[in-house]
Amino acid sequence: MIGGGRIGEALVSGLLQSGFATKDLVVVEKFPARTEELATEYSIRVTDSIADAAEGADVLVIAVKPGDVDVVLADLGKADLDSDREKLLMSLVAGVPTSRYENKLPAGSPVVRVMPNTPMLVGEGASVIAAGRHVKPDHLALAREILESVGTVTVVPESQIDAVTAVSGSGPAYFFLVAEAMIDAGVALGLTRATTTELVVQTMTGSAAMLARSGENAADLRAAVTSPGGTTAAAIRELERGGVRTAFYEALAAARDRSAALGSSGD
Ligand SMILES: NC(=O)C1=CN([C@@H]2O[C@H](COP(=O)(O)OP(=O)(O)OC[C@H]3O[C@@H](n4cnc5c(N)ncnc54)[C@H](OP(=O)(O)O)[C@@H]3O)[C@@H](O)[C@H]2O)C=CC1
Ligand SMILES: O=C(O)[C@@H]1CCC=N1
Repeated sequence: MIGGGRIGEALVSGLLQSGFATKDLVVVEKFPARTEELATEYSIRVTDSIADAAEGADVLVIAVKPGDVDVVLADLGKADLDSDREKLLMSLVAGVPTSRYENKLPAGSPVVRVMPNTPMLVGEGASVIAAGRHVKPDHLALAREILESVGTVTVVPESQIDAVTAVSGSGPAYFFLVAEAMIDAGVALGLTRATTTELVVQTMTGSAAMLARSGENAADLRAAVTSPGGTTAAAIRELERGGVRTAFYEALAAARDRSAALGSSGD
């Protein structure tokens, strides 16, 4: 795992919780305080040397920010790696296309682009994978096996990954924002923060479970809560007046465009 930040830690933590052995994971992290933190928390080997971690690895997971990818690729290029041992590279980096890795790695290197999300920290991630040019079914199966230990896995063509990033990659932030706003609104109505937080969390959990398990779509489930002339209709009218639906169209388009821009500039 190259990059022990938030998403790198989420995958490491999820993998260990799902039964991966600590000896099978090595993290490369360049920030010393973070190195110490990860090694203590997870009892895994954390090093600042890409060459050290990559030697002997079957899978390299890149979890650095888009702007750091070229440095990582340069370090991998300099490392004297065992060329007989094929390594699958899995990139969790937003925006950066598989071709960017393929152009810098030895010819024929298999690269899988992944868009994960942070709920994998609790085994409920939604990961989407797209195959690079040299990926064979066995490589895709290995990427799937690793990611399925921390949630669901969906395969798409790489042309859809920017849109997927807008939906599920950034998606948890939208739900946390809604939760935050509902909690503040409940407090404004006079409820304690503890009570309103408990109610919001359980309402989100219960609603997501209904959506996942009832077989009904979101529009029908919403209609079932909306009694004629009732409280929900009054609330929905205000949300529509606030432009919430349009805001989501615009927000997801902005995220999709930003993902594409990160791929070309990395900044
Ligand atoms: N957070 C999320 O929900 C999601 C993130 N992603 C993607 O995951 C990637 C990481 O994001 P996130 O975890 O949030 O970012 P963070 O900044 O939390 O983590 C990146 C980590 O990588 C370290 N790093 C940078 N360069 C190197 C290097 N050369 N060698 C080793 N470690 C290095 C950074 O150290 P330092 O801080 O010292 O630079 C930092 O600790 C991004 O590309 C993002 O697009 C994808 C889906 C969801
Ligand atoms: O905000 C970002 O750029 C990353 C990618 C998806 C979620 N977090």
